[in-house]
Amino acid sequence: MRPKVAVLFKMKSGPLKELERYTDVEILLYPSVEELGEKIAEFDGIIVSPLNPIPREVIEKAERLKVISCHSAGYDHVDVKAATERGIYVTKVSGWLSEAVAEFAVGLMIALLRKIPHTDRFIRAGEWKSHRVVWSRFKEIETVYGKTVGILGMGAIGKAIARRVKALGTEVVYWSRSRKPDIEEDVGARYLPLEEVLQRADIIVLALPATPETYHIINEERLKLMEGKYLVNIGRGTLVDEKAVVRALKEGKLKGYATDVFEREPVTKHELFGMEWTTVLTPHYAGLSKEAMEDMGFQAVRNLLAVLRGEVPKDLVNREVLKVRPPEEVKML
Ligand SMILES: O=C(O)C(=O)CO
Repeated sequence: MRPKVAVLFKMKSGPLKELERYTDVEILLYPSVEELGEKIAEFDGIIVSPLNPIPREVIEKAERLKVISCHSAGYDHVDVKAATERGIYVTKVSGWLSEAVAEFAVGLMIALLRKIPHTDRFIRAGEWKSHRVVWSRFKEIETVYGKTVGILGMGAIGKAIARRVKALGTEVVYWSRSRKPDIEEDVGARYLPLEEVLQRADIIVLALPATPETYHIINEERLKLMEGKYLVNIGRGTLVDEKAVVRALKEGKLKGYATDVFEREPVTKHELFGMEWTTVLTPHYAGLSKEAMEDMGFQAVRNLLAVLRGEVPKDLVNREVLKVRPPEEVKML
């Protein structure tokens, strides 16, 4: 019997065709938790985007499910603990996506320090009446060149950011769950305790996954160590206590905040919206590029098929699942 697989978002046609070669595919576009709960027992695998929450209540009804393949680097929308308990493999993607997100992080950093969105608004508002007005209005602009960049999280995305900012003429310091000798050798990145990274760096970049341990990792206390610094977030909104960030910006302690992610998404109203001078805000699309989406689709399909073939997929999130249900027990292909 061919495995039955559901795709819960609009995946690119190339990867979809590849998936259809080996499985019977149903497209269920962005089902509610209730709708998915009613259907989930039919599937051997699902491919999900970050906009598809997969909570415990869905996983508990997933009688046949063997794999949840995330079409993203983040997997906080999936209850991984519940999946592991049921022997369901959870996978993520990296590759092109990491490069796309890292490139975006650098874009945000440059936009924030060089005030590019601000000057764009300025010129469109017809305010460029003289060069003098430009020089006086934007005289506080700073370069990224010459700064120390502190990266929190040195996974694939953190490393891709480190390589890029090094090329911009910065020093790189980092904190991560474990030391990464490869990036230390490649770009001379220095590993430091978290608090020291916050103190040493001029620009702090958040490239961590959202987990219970990283929730509000940038809080009131830590913001006190970041006076006069810039913060860039391409990880997840929950990495920062947004209320504390707003306060630090209002009090002129934090110099600027550029973020692609928010504690609640999507968002149509936020205190940060009114803080035009000190923030750059984008709608969680750092990974969104034509090339990355295609590559992510193929990776997500490969990961899903690997599990159904009884192999250990490259980007397995929950390695503990191997003890709960070994690969040969999920093999269908
Ligand atoms: O892949 C992810 O998790 C992203 O959020 C990309 O921006």
